[in-house]
Amino acid sequence: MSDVDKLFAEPLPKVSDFVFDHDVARVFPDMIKRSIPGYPTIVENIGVIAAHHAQPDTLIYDLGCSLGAATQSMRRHLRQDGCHIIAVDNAEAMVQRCREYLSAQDSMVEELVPATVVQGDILELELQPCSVVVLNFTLQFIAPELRLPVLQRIRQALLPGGILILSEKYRFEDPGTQHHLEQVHYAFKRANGYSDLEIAQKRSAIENVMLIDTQPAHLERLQQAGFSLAYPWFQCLNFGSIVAHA
Ligand SMILES: Nc1ncnc2c1ncn2[C@@H]1O[C@H](C[S@+](CC[C@H]([NH3+])C(=O)[O-])CC(=O)[O-])[C@@H](O)[C@H]1O
Ligand SMILES: O=C(O)C(=O)Cc1ccccc1
Repeated sequence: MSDVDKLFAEPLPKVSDFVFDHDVARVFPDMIKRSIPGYPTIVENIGVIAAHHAQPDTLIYDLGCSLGAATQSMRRHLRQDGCHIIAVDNAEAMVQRCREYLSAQDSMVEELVPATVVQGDILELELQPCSVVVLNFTLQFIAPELRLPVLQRIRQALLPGGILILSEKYRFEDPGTQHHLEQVHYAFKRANGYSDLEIAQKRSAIENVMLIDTQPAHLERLQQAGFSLAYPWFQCLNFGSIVAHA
């Protein structure tokens, strides 16, 4: 169902800004696993953390779901009655394939929590009351000035006891830390079979569309948005994940 990522393998006359189109959707599982250190651990534990905090008869949102990896993980772990997952992405190519992946999961496992895939922009989406929200590497694609309003809307929609799971690529204020973790991230990519050319071209493609924050900036913004508690639960190199409580 998915292919090996060779999107940046040949020299490109001009590297365009990264978009979530059909070419990306086709290679996405391979691309994300070979690009984000700790991704499989994060995805699996999103299921564990969501299952720990989900409340019976409530909604759960997976915002910027791509192919629904976090949704599938939550469906493997959730045992509460009456939960319903709404997985949202604005990229048509992702939404189409996400529906296929979730149908395949339905045909293999009985009595999974229902999941609905919606094509929509999380900047415009009206969030209903919910107990868990997942932003797994999605906020980094939202314009920086719109990040606080998005978090405020999520905070407003969360029920008492509700949580947000926020995973992001981090930047580091300290130049030495930034340099070393970035270089080791490239070494991780090389170890996963990407060439220096692929690494360089992918870097150009994402530099204008993925503006990353420091972990302290995320924790500060979550507090500003009204979350009562926020703590990192995982970090691997320059990628990490935070749980924030309503
Ligand atoms: N405004 C927006 N509204 C809706 N979706 C958006 C928006 N902006 C970007 N997206 C979507 O956010 C996703 C980010 S990928 C998430 C991985 C997934 N969570 C995973 O658990 O595998 C992360 C990555 O590629 O690094 C893409 O599918 C975009 O279309
Ligand atoms: O590839 C990278 O360097 C990243 O930062 C992660 C990523 C993964 C998939 C799409 C865009 C960015």
